[in-house]
Amino acid sequence: MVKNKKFILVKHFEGEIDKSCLKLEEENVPTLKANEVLTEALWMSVDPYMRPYSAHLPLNSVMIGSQVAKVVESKNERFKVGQLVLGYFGWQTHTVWNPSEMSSALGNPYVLPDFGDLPPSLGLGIVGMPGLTAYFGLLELCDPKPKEVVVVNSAAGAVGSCVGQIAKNKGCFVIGFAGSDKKVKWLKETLKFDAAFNYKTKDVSEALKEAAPGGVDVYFDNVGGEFSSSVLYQMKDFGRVAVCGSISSYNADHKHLPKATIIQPPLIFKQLKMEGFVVTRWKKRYEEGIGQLLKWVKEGKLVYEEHVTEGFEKLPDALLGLFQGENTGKAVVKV
Ligand SMILES: NC(=O)C1=CN([C@@H]2O[C@H](COP(=O)(O)OP(=O)(O)OC[C@H]3O[C@@H](n4cnc5c(N)ncnc54)[C@H](OP(=O)(O)O)[C@@H]3O)[C@@H](O)[C@H]2O)C=CC1
Ligand SMILES: CCCCC/C=C/C=O
Repeated sequence: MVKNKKFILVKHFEGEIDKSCLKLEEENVPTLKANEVLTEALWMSVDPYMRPYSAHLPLNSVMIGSQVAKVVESKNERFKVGQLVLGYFGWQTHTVWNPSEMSSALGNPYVLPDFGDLPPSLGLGIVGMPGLTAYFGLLELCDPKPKEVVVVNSAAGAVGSCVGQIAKNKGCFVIGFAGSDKKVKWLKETLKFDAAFNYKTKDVSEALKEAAPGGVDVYFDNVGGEFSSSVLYQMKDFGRVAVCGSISSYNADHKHLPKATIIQPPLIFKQLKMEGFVVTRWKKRYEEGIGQLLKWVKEGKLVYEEHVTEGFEKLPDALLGLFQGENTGKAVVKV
Protein backbone atom coordinates (compact mmCIF):
# COMPACT_ATOMS: atom_id res chain seq x y z
CA MET A 1 0.00 0.00 0.00
CA VAL A 2 1.40 3.44 -0.98
CA LYS A 3 1.57 5.86 1.97
CA ASN A 4 1.02 9.62 1.83
CA LYS A 5 2.96 11.81 4.23
CA LYS A 6 1.37 15.20 4.89
CA PHE A 7 1.78 18.25 7.09
CA ILE A 8 -1.43 19.42 8.74
CA LEU A 9 -1.84 22.98 10.04
CA VAL A 10 -2.96 22.38 13.62
CA LYS A 11 -2.57 25.96 14.87
CA HIS A 12 -2.36 29.29 13.05
CA PHE A 13 1.04 30.97 13.21
CA GLU A 14 1.41 33.87 15.61
CA GLY A 15 4.59 35.87 15.14
CA GLU A 16 7.46 33.85 13.66
CA ILE A 17 6.91 30.51 11.95
CA ASP A 18 6.44 28.03 14.78
CA LYS A 19 7.15 24.48 13.71
CA SER A 20 4.75 23.07 16.32
CA CYS A 21 1.82 24.57 14.31
CA LEU A 22 2.47 21.84 11.72
CA LYS A 23 1.91 18.14 12.42
CA LEU A 24 3.29 15.33 10.27
CA GLU A 25 0.77 12.55 9.55
CA GLU A 26 0.71 9.45 7.39
CA GLU A 27 -2.20 7.77 5.62
CA ASN A 28 -2.88 5.15 2.96
CA VAL A 29 -3.30 6.41 -0.59
CA PRO A 30 -6.74 5.37 -1.89
CA THR A 31 -7.25 3.36 -5.08
CA LEU A 32 -7.82 5.57 -8.15
CA LYS A 33 -11.33 6.07 -9.47
CA ALA A 34 -12.23 6.91 -13.08
CA ASN A 35 -10.55 10.12 -14.38
CA GLU A 36 -8.27 10.41 -11.33
CA VAL A 37 -4.51 10.90 -11.29
CA LEU A 38 -1.94 9.97 -8.62
CA THR A 39 1.13 12.18 -8.38
CA GLU A 40 4.23 11.83 -6.23
CA ALA A 41 6.01 15.01 -5.12
CA LEU A 42 9.64 15.43 -6.21
CA TRP A 43 10.19 19.08 -5.28
CA MET A 44 8.21 21.28 -2.91
CA SER A 45 8.19 25.07 -2.72
CA VAL A 46 8.36 27.25 0.36
CA ASP A 47 7.19 30.82 -0.24
CA PRO A 48 6.60 33.90 1.93
CA TYR A 49 2.88 34.01 0.98
CA MET A 50 2.39 30.85 3.07
CA ARG A 51 2.64 32.94 6.24
CA PRO A 52 -0.22 35.41 5.45
CA TYR A 53 -2.33 32.99 3.36
CA SER A 54 -2.24 30.21 5.99
CA ALA A 55 -4.02 32.56 8.40
CA HIS A 56 -7.17 31.86 6.34
CA LEU A 57 -6.61 28.12 6.03
CA PRO A 58 -9.08 26.08 8.13
CA LEU A 59 -7.28 24.25 10.94
CA ASN A 60 -6.48 20.58 10.34
CA SER A 61 -6.16 21.16 6.57
CA VAL A 62 -3.09 20.11 4.61
CA MET A 63 -0.65 23.05 4.60
CA ILE A 64 -0.84 25.08 1.37
CA GLY A 65 1.90 24.98 -1.25
CA SER A 66 2.97 24.04 -4.74
CA GLN A 67 5.08 21.11 -5.88
CA VAL A 68 6.63 19.56 -8.93
CA ALA A 69 5.26 16.03 -8.97
CA LYS A 70 5.49 12.98 -11.18
CA VAL A 71 2.38 11.22 -12.47
CA VAL A 72 2.76 7.66 -11.10
CA GLU A 73 -0.70 6.34 -11.98
CA SER A 74 -3.42 7.76 -14.20
CA LYS A 75 -6.98 7.01 -15.17
CA ASN A 76 -7.22 10.29 -17.05
CA GLU A 77 -6.22 10.57 -20.69
CA ARG A 78 -4.97 14.16 -20.29
CA PHE A 79 -2.21 13.14 -17.82
CA LYS A 80 0.21 10.33 -18.61
CA VAL A 81 2.42 8.27 -16.30
CA GLY A 82 5.90 9.81 -16.12
CA GLN A 83 4.81 13.38 -16.89
CA LEU A 84 5.95 16.14 -14.53
CA VAL A 85 3.18 18.34 -13.23
CA LEU A 86 3.14 21.64 -11.33
CA GLY A 87 0.27 21.69 -8.84
CA TYR A 88 -0.89 23.43 -5.67
CA PHE A 89 -1.40 20.08 -3.94
CA GLY A 90 -0.18 21.29 -0.53
CA TRP A 91 2.42 19.81 1.75
CA GLN A 92 1.92 16.14 0.95
CA THR A 93 3.98 13.53 -0.84
CA HIS A 94 1.13 11.84 -2.76
CA THR A 95 -2.00 13.39 -4.23
CA VAL A 96 -5.01 11.77 -5.83
CA TRP A 97 -6.86 14.35 -7.90
CA ASN A 98 -9.45 14.64 -10.62
CA PRO A 99 -8.41 17.24 -13.24
CA SER A 100 -12.02 18.18 -14.01
CA GLU A 101 -12.72 18.90 -10.33
CA MET A 102 -9.68 21.09 -9.63
CA SER A 103 -10.53 24.77 -9.10
CA SER A 104 -7.67 26.27 -7.11
CA ALA A 105 -7.66 30.07 -6.91
CA LEU A 106 -3.89 29.71 -7.05
CA GLY A 107 -3.96 27.99 -10.45
CA ASN A 108 -4.78 24.55 -11.82
CA PRO A 109 -2.18 21.80 -12.30
CA TYR A 110 -0.30 21.84 -15.59
CA VAL A 111 2.30 19.67 -17.30
CA LEU A 112 5.74 21.30 -17.17
CA PRO A 113 7.19 22.35 -20.52
CA ASP A 114 10.35 20.60 -21.75
CA PHE A 115 13.14 21.96 -19.54
CA GLY A 116 15.84 20.07 -21.46
CA ASP A 117 18.85 19.67 -19.17
CA LEU A 118 17.54 22.18 -16.63
CA PRO A 119 16.29 20.90 -13.26
CA PRO A 120 12.49 20.54 -12.99
CA SER A 121 12.60 22.42 -9.67
CA LEU A 122 12.88 25.60 -11.77
CA GLY A 123 9.14 25.15 -12.30
CA LEU A 124 8.75 26.38 -8.71
CA GLY A 125 11.11 29.30 -9.18
CA ILE A 126 12.43 31.28 -12.09
CA VAL A 127 10.23 29.38 -14.59
CA GLY A 128 7.28 29.32 -12.21
CA MET A 129 5.23 31.55 -9.94
CA PRO A 130 8.12 33.74 -8.64
CA GLY A 131 9.48 34.27 -12.16
CA LEU A 132 5.98 35.15 -13.38
CA THR A 133 5.62 37.60 -10.49
CA ALA A 134 8.81 39.36 -11.58
CA TYR A 135 7.92 39.25 -15.28
CA PHE A 136 4.36 40.56 -15.13
CA GLY A 137 4.80 42.78 -12.06
CA LEU A 138 7.80 44.60 -13.48
CA LEU A 139 6.88 44.77 -17.15
CA GLU A 140 3.14 45.36 -16.86
CA LEU A 141 3.08 47.74 -13.91
CA CYS A 142 6.39 49.58 -14.21
CA ASP A 143 7.20 49.55 -17.94
CA PRO A 144 10.96 50.05 -17.36
CA LYS A 145 12.84 51.93 -20.09
CA PRO A 146 16.57 51.79 -20.98
CA LYS A 147 18.76 53.85 -18.61
CA GLU A 148 16.01 54.21 -16.04
CA VAL A 149 16.95 53.54 -12.41
CA VAL A 150 15.24 50.43 -10.98
CA VAL A 151 15.38 49.55 -7.28
CA VAL A 152 14.45 46.13 -5.92
CA ASN A 153 14.64 44.73 -2.40
CA SER A 154 14.81 41.14 -1.21
CA ALA A 155 16.92 41.30 -4.34
CA ALA A 156 18.80 38.03 -3.86
CA GLY A 157 15.56 36.08 -3.44
CA ALA A 158 13.41 34.25 -5.97
CA VAL A 159 11.37 37.21 -7.21
CA GLY A 160 13.92 39.98 -6.64
CA SER A 161 16.80 38.26 -8.45
CA CYS A 162 14.56 37.80 -11.49
CA VAL A 163 13.25 41.39 -11.38
CA GLY A 164 16.77 42.79 -11.33
CA GLN A 165 17.94 40.64 -14.23
CA ILE A 166 14.93 41.44 -16.41
CA ALA A 167 15.52 45.13 -15.71
CA LYS A 168 19.22 44.76 -16.59
CA ASN A 169 18.25 43.03 -19.84
CA LYS A 170 16.00 46.02 -20.60
CA GLY A 171 19.05 48.28 -20.27
CA CYS A 172 18.14 49.76 -16.88
CA PHE A 173 20.49 50.82 -14.08
CA VAL A 174 19.66 48.31 -11.34
CA ILE A 175 20.13 48.77 -7.60
CA GLY A 176 19.46 45.83 -5.28
CA PHE A 177 19.16 45.54 -1.52
CA ALA A 178 19.71 42.29 0.37
CA GLY A 179 20.40 41.16 3.92
CA SER A 180 24.04 39.98 3.82
CA ASP A 181 27.39 40.92 2.28
CA LYS A 182 27.50 37.50 0.59
CA LYS A 183 24.19 38.18 -1.16
CA VAL A 184 25.37 41.67 -2.17
CA LYS A 185 28.52 40.16 -3.71
CA TRP A 186 26.37 37.66 -5.68
CA LEU A 187 24.12 40.47 -6.95
CA LYS A 188 27.06 42.52 -8.17
CA GLU A 189 29.42 39.82 -9.43
CA THR A 190 27.09 37.13 -10.79
CA LEU A 191 23.87 38.98 -11.64
CA LYS A 192 25.75 42.13 -12.73
CA PHE A 193 23.58 44.57 -10.79
CA ASP A 194 24.98 48.09 -11.10
CA ALA A 195 24.90 48.60 -7.34
CA ALA A 196 23.87 46.54 -4.34
CA PHE A 197 23.74 47.17 -0.61
CA ASN A 198 23.31 45.27 2.62
CA TYR A 199 20.27 47.02 4.13
CA LYS A 200 21.22 45.69 7.57
CA THR A 201 24.45 47.69 7.63
CA LYS A 202 23.76 50.57 5.21
CA ASP A 203 21.06 53.23 5.53
CA VAL A 204 18.67 52.91 2.55
CA SER A 205 18.35 56.67 1.89
CA GLU A 206 22.10 57.17 2.04
CA ALA A 207 22.68 54.22 -0.29
CA LEU A 208 20.25 55.64 -2.86
CA LYS A 209 21.74 59.13 -2.64
CA GLU A 210 25.12 57.56 -3.45
CA ALA A 211 24.04 55.16 -6.21
CA ALA A 212 21.22 57.20 -7.78
CA PRO A 213 21.74 60.89 -6.99
CA GLY A 214 19.23 61.82 -9.70
CA GLY A 215 16.50 59.67 -8.13
CA VAL A 216 14.68 56.41 -8.78
CA ASP A 217 12.30 55.73 -11.70
CA VAL A 218 11.01 52.29 -10.76
CA TYR A 219 10.68 50.63 -7.36
CA PHE A 220 9.75 46.93 -7.15
CA ASP A 221 8.84 46.42 -3.50
CA ASN A 222 9.06 43.01 -1.85
CA VAL A 223 9.54 44.24 1.71
CA GLY A 224 7.28 47.20 2.62
CA GLY A 225 7.40 49.19 5.86
CA GLU A 226 9.95 51.90 6.59
CA PHE A 227 12.22 50.53 3.83
CA SER A 228 9.59 51.57 1.28
CA SER A 229 8.98 54.98 2.79
CA SER A 230 12.71 55.63 2.43
CA VAL A 231 12.72 54.64 -1.25
CA LEU A 232 9.56 56.61 -2.09
CA TYR A 233 11.19 59.82 -0.84
CA GLN A 234 14.00 59.22 -3.38
CA MET A 235 11.75 58.77 -6.43
CA LYS A 236 11.81 60.92 -9.55
CA ASP A 237 8.72 62.65 -10.98
CA PHE A 238 6.27 60.15 -12.50
CA GLY A 239 8.08 57.17 -10.93
CA ARG A 240 6.34 53.78 -10.87
CA VAL A 241 6.05 51.48 -7.88
CA ALA A 242 4.97 47.83 -7.98
CA VAL A 243 3.89 46.69 -4.51
CA CYS A 244 4.61 42.98 -4.67
CA GLY A 245 5.25 41.90 -1.09
CA SER A 246 5.50 43.12 2.46
CA ILE A 247 7.62 40.45 4.10
CA SER A 248 8.77 42.86 6.82
CA SER A 249 5.24 42.75 8.28
CA TYR A 250 4.08 39.15 7.64
CA ASN A 251 5.03 38.00 11.15
CA ALA A 252 3.52 41.07 12.82
CA ASP A 253 0.39 41.03 14.94
CA HIS A 254 -2.31 42.56 12.73
CA LYS A 255 -3.75 44.49 15.63
CA HIS A 256 -0.37 46.16 16.19
CA LEU A 257 1.16 46.57 12.76
CA PRO A 258 4.47 48.45 12.56
CA LYS A 259 4.20 52.16 11.73
CA ALA A 260 6.14 53.79 8.89
CA THR A 261 6.74 57.37 7.72
CA ILE A 262 3.72 58.60 5.74
CA ILE A 263 4.08 58.23 1.98
CA GLN A 264 1.51 60.74 0.68
CA PRO A 265 3.97 63.65 0.17
CA PRO A 266 6.15 61.89 -2.45
CA LEU A 267 3.08 60.21 -4.01
CA ILE A 268 1.50 63.61 -4.60
CA PHE A 269 4.38 65.92 -5.33
CA LYS A 270 6.37 63.41 -7.40
CA GLN A 271 3.12 62.27 -9.08
CA LEU A 272 3.97 58.60 -8.50
CA LYS A 273 2.00 55.63 -9.75
CA MET A 274 1.85 52.91 -7.09
CA GLU A 275 -0.02 49.64 -7.59
CA GLY A 276 -0.33 46.45 -5.58
CA PHE A 277 -0.80 43.15 -7.36
CA VAL A 278 -1.15 39.40 -7.02
CA VAL A 279 0.45 37.38 -9.82
CA THR A 280 -2.71 35.33 -10.42
CA ARG A 281 -4.09 38.46 -12.14
CA TRP A 282 -2.19 37.22 -15.21
CA LYS A 283 -3.23 33.56 -14.86
CA LYS A 284 -4.49 33.50 -18.43
CA ARG A 285 -1.06 34.61 -19.66
CA TYR A 286 1.04 32.14 -17.63
CA GLU A 287 1.89 30.08 -20.70
CA GLU A 288 3.34 33.14 -22.42
CA GLY A 289 5.29 34.13 -19.29
CA ILE A 290 6.65 30.64 -18.66
CA GLY A 291 7.67 30.30 -22.31
CA GLN A 292 9.54 33.61 -22.22
CA LEU A 293 11.25 32.93 -18.88
CA LEU A 294 12.35 29.45 -19.99
CA LYS A 295 13.74 30.87 -23.23
CA TRP A 296 15.72 33.52 -21.32
CA VAL A 297 17.12 30.90 -18.93
CA LYS A 298 18.16 28.64 -21.82
CA GLU A 299 19.80 31.61 -23.57
CA GLY A 300 21.72 32.50 -20.38
CA LYS A 301 19.87 35.83 -20.11
CA LEU A 302 18.50 34.84 -16.71
CA VAL A 303 20.82 33.23 -14.18
CA TYR A 304 19.28 31.23 -11.35
CA GLU A 305 20.31 29.93 -7.94
CA GLU A 306 18.43 27.49 -5.73
CA HIS A 307 18.63 27.03 -1.99
CA VAL A 308 17.89 23.32 -1.59
CA THR A 309 16.77 21.73 1.68
CA GLU A 310 16.81 17.93 1.62
CA GLY A 311 13.86 15.94 2.94
CA PHE A 312 10.07 16.34 3.09
CA GLU A 313 10.21 16.43 6.91
CA LYS A 314 12.33 19.58 6.71
CA LEU A 315 9.58 21.69 5.10
CA PRO A 316 8.80 23.67 8.29
CA ASP A 317 12.53 24.47 8.75
CA ALA A 318 12.77 25.60 5.13
CA LEU A 319 9.75 27.90 5.54
CA LEU A 320 11.21 29.39 8.72
CA GLY A 321 14.50 29.89 6.86
CA LEU A 322 12.86 32.33 4.42
CA PHE A 323 12.10 34.69 7.28
CA GLN A 324 15.66 34.38 8.53
CA GLY A 325 17.14 35.24 5.14
CA GLU A 326 18.76 31.80 4.68
CA ASN A 327 18.13 31.59 0.95
CA THR A 328 19.96 32.99 -2.03
CA GLY A 329 17.67 32.42 -5.02
CA LYS A 330 14.64 30.17 -4.79
CA ALA A 331 14.11 28.10 -1.65
CA VAL A 332 12.98 24.57 -2.53
CA VAL A 333 12.74 21.26 -0.72
CA LYS A 334 13.87 18.04 -2.38
CA VAL A 335 11.49 15.33 -1.26
N1 LIG B 1 2.26 39.74 -5.18
C1 LIG B 1 2.49 38.50 -5.59
O1 LIG B 1 1.78 37.94 -6.41
C2 LIG B 1 3.68 37.79 -5.04
C3 LIG B 1 4.39 38.36 -4.04
N2 LIG B 1 5.49 37.76 -3.54
C4 LIG B 1 6.23 38.49 -2.52
O2 LIG B 1 7.52 38.76 -3.02
C5 LIG B 1 8.44 38.84 -1.95
C6 LIG B 1 9.64 37.94 -2.24
O3 LIG B 1 9.19 36.61 -2.35
P1 LIG B 1 10.21 35.46 -2.75
O4 LIG B 1 11.12 35.97 -3.79
O5 LIG B 1 9.43 34.25 -3.00
O6 LIG B 1 11.02 35.26 -1.40
P2 LIG B 1 12.60 35.36 -1.25
O7 LIG B 1 13.23 34.29 -2.04
O8 LIG B 1 12.98 36.78 -1.53
O9 LIG B 1 12.82 35.00 0.27
C7 LIG B 1 12.48 35.82 1.31
C8 LIG B 1 13.60 36.83 1.62
O10 LIG B 1 13.00 37.93 2.28
C9 LIG B 1 13.98 38.59 3.04
N3 LIG B 1 13.39 38.94 4.32
C10 LIG B 1 12.91 38.09 5.26
N4 LIG B 1 12.42 38.78 6.32
C11 LIG B 1 12.64 40.10 6.04
C12 LIG B 1 12.38 41.31 6.72
N5 LIG B 1 11.78 41.32 7.93
N6 LIG B 1 12.73 42.48 6.14
C13 LIG B 1 13.33 42.48 4.92
N7 LIG B 1 13.59 41.37 4.22
C14 LIG B 1 13.24 40.19 4.77
C15 LIG B 1 15.16 37.63 3.20
O11 LIG B 1 16.23 38.12 2.40
P3 LIG B 1 17.30 39.20 2.97
O12 LIG B 1 18.51 38.41 3.34
O13 LIG B 1 17.50 40.10 1.82
O14 LIG B 1 16.67 39.87 4.16
C16 LIG B 1 14.64 36.33 2.61
O15 LIG B 1 15.66 35.57 2.03
C17 LIG B 1 7.68 38.44 -0.70
O16 LIG B 1 7.27 39.62 -0.04
C18 LIG B 1 6.47 37.74 -1.23
O17 LIG B 1 5.38 37.79 -0.37
C19 LIG B 1 5.94 36.57 -4.02
C20 LIG B 1 5.27 35.94 -5.01
C21 LIG B 1 4.03 36.46 -5.57
C1 LIG C 1 -0.04 31.47 -6.88
C2 LIG C 1 0.31 31.93 -5.52
C3 LIG C 1 -0.06 33.39 -5.34
C4 LIG C 1 0.84 33.97 -4.35
C5 LIG C 1 0.56 35.40 -4.19
C6 LIG C 1 1.53 35.94 -3.25
C7 LIG C 1 1.32 37.05 -2.62
C8 LIG C 1 2.30 37.49 -1.67
O1 LIG C 1 3.30 36.85 -1.40
